[in-house]
Amino acid sequence: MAAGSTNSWQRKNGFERERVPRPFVIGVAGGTASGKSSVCAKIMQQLGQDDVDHKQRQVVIINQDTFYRPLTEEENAKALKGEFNFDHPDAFDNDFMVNTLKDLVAGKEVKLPQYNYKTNAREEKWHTVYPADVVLFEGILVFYFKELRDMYHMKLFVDTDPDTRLARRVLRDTKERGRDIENILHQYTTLVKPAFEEFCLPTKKYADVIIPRGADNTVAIDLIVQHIQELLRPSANKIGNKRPRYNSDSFVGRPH
Ligand SMILES: Nc1ncnc2c1ncn2[C@@H]1O[C@H](COP(=O)(O)OP(=O)(O)O)[C@@H](O)[C@H]1O
Ligand SMILES: O=c1ccn([C@@H]2O[C@H](COP(=O)(O)O)[C@@H](O)[C@H]2O)c(=O)[nH]1
Repeated sequence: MAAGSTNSWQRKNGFERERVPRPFVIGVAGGTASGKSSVCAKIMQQLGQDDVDHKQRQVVIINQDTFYRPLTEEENAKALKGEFNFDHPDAFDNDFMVNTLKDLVAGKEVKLPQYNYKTNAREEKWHTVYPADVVLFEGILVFYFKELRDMYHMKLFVDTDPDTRLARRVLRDTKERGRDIENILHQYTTLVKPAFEEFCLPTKKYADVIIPRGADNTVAIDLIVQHIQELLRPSANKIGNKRPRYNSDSFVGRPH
């Protein structure tokens, strides 16, 4: 049998040989402060991409927070009191989010704003994200929208205990997001927690891999990194400075 082809048993059992898609898109979901960004940063670092210039990067991380829609004056006044629901699917600019991912999948560069959690708004200055071989798209509701879900080739759910997440959120939001404790706890108990239970937690069922304890789970992260490296072989065992080529012969077809 020629390399890369399938025999009748494989075809009957769903083991069609697939080409590794380019880019390989990974959705990373999980509750607030579960460690999504930290997990993505570790994956990026272990793939040796940290020191690579942005234009040459083979792995890019996109944060769903980038796609919060602009607020009206009235909504902004609520946001400042911790009374705007940033954890509801309607808080996002869905078209912008879907089109951005479609463009990245099509190998196009995209322009993205920086989100400012202190002003609850996008910054004026936008930056360019260049086409990459692996796109990590992380956020609380990245599995919620079917149109997005259908674009992922791998789905990871970062599963960290809620008490730990709240403790980390309090520390992070006071230090980095300009909030006071009263505001954080009010927002968390009235909006964040109920929305997590209604919109985020039910999407865990879509995950291919659930990562308990987030970035502390070095075993899970090592396995995921190994899998990505395997997909990107054989030009290099590890992603180095050279852009790898996908090789369909090195890809093991899967039954779904
Ligand atoms: N394993 C960990 N131990 C201690 N602090 C952590 C750990 N993982 C993440 N954090 C901290 O918790 C906060 C939230 O983590 P982050 O990765 O940004 O989560 P998410 O992207 O899910 O909101 C950050 O301040 C981060 O530094
Ligand atoms: O202006 C904003 C925008 C978002 N939030 C909160 O952020 C989290 C999502 O970010 P994580 O990094 O995943 O924690 C979400 O729970 C929103 O409540 C905000 O408070 N203000």
